[in-house]
Amino acid sequence: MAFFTRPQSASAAVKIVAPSVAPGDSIKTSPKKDSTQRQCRNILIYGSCKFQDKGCIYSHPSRPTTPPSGSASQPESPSVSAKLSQAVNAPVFVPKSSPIPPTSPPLSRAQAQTPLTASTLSTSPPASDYDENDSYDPTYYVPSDNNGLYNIYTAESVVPQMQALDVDPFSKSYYPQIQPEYEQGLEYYPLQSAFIRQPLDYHLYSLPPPSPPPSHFISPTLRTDLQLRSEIIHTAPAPGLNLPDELQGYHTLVPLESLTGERRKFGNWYSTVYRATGKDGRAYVLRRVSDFRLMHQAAFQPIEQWSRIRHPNIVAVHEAFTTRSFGDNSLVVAYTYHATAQTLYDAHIKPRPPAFVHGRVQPTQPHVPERTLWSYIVQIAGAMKAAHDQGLAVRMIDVTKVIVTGRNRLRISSCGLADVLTYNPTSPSRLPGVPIPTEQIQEDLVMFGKLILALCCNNVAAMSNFGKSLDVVTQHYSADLKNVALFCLSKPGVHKHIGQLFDMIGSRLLTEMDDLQNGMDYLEGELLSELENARLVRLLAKFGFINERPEFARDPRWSETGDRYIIKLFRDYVFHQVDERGRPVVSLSHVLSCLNKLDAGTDERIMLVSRDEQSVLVVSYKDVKACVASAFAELSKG
Ligand SMILES: Nc1ncnc2c1ncn2[C@@H]1O[C@H](COP(=O)(O)OP(=O)(O)OP(=O)(O)O)[C@@H](O)[C@H]1O
Repeated sequence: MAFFTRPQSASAAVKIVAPSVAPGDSIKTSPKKDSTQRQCRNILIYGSCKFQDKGCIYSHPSRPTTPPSGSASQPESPSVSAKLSQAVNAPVFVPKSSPIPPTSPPLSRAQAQTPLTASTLSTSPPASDYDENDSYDPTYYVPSDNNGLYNIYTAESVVPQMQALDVDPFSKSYYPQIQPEYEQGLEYYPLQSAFIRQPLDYHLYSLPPPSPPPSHFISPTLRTDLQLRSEIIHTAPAPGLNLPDELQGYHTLVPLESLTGERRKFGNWYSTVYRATGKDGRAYVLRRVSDFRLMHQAAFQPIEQWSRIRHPNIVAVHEAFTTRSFGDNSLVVAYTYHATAQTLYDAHIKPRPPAFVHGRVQPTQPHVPERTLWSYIVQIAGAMKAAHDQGLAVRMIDVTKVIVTGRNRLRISSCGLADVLTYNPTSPSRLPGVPIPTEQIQEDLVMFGKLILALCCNNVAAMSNFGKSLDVVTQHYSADLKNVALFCLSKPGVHKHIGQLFDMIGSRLLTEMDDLQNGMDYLEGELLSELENARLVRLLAKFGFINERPEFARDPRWSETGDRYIIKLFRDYVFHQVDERGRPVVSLSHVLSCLNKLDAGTDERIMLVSRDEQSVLVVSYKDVKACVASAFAELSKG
């Protein structure tokens, strides 16, 4: 089989060209003929080939001078004229389940066909196997009734069948409000010509809503970002790292930072971050503090408190434990892993090699846009408020400990770790709801102020030259932003708390909310279009159910006949095409395009060719869809 272009004829009639050669005919037994001997397909379909004298390489037998006569079902000879006469008299193909009656050809012409009786059908066993040379038998489409026309379902037969099609639990139990509407609809429309809406409403194709305005939180490369994330989760550890195979159920450790070179201290300790796979198969971050000896089990109490906090701007804390698996006394705290995360330092401050843009040297790190900074401020302030309300100080508001986990999405990482490391058994234990000491609130606010300043100046040491840093802020950012930084860094006071900051940034919160909602609308739209993927999987599953069922192999009512034959040829059309050199065409876009059209049931027609190339069917996607629906309904009826 090869690619064939869609017939250009404007006629809506769908014709079947019946095989006109007797078994054993040389044409039939040599499907792979030399192209010069092979009859031009245009002759078969249209009766003529407009390229006959313009280089068409196929054979063009001379036309008969007189119109062919005699019964089309009894070809005089395997000649072209007989084939043409058959094509003229070919009945209109109407899928069994199609509710639309054929309008052509006229009855008299159809009657010229020799109608086959049911007994005739049963005496011509279909090919039990789907072999290379199996031929299409048009008689299977011709029932004993209906004057030789194809047996379309009458109104009486369609209704019960359509109702029986209702194999989906969703249609009734999940959408009780839709079902009466559907049934009511049947009363209004005359069935013989009406479009019958299938009760399986999940077949409906709905376009996603129009795109909302671009959101500050939605990456323009969302799809590739997500793919990258899922890929990164599965990266394998480099060999020779000499890491423990397993600790506390976590395995497959991969360091997330360099284990050599200059390392910053985490207080008095060195910390290392690993990605690991947990017992539940999910990825986690293990932050290990080397050479730490836990003196009091009660030091883990803040971890328990932190593990109860679920906030969109705080990396979730799972558990903490000590281990000797690294060959020392290590403290390990497990957090949720956010693939492709990077610290604020890496994203905005880390020096980069100078870049030339339009012949000019660009600053190594451009200033963070004010909109982005406000968003960061709102998010970090939200996380701080959540922690403070739970009686916990964050103590980790630092550009190296706040990570960017998505487009402008921040999360404070390493929460709880400082509490364990600096645990003091003499200090009063903190319980949820119990206010935290004022000095810790002030500490958090000052850390926050330093972080804002560092981001404004792209410099971690911005505080060391406070005056100059303030000038940079004044130069590049609004007075409101500067006031927020100053509020955080100003003299601590008993009544100074993070809630006051929200009073200062009121209108910025609204911008943030609008952006979040736009982002949600966008994601819902994306989700809706992803739902449509399931339609194609459902279609593929139906093909799998229908095609070449071994238990029906010898059943003339089922196997390779009728609607199923169309489906089989369609399957070949979608998946088994070959190019001019006979090589398989593996084109996913062809498959997707065909399946989408099939699911939508478009009027576009395609030409299906049997494997022996002796039969050609011109059908619309709508017809094939009806065939699939009826064959599947028959199957699911049991
Ligand atoms: N929860 C997390 N999910 C994914 N990656 C994380 C997570 N927490 C931290 N990381 C990543 O681990 C790496 C190391 O984190 P770390 O906090 O040690 O930063 P750092 O810049 O190396 O700081 P330090 O020098 O203090 O160790 C960073 O690239 C960070 O993005």
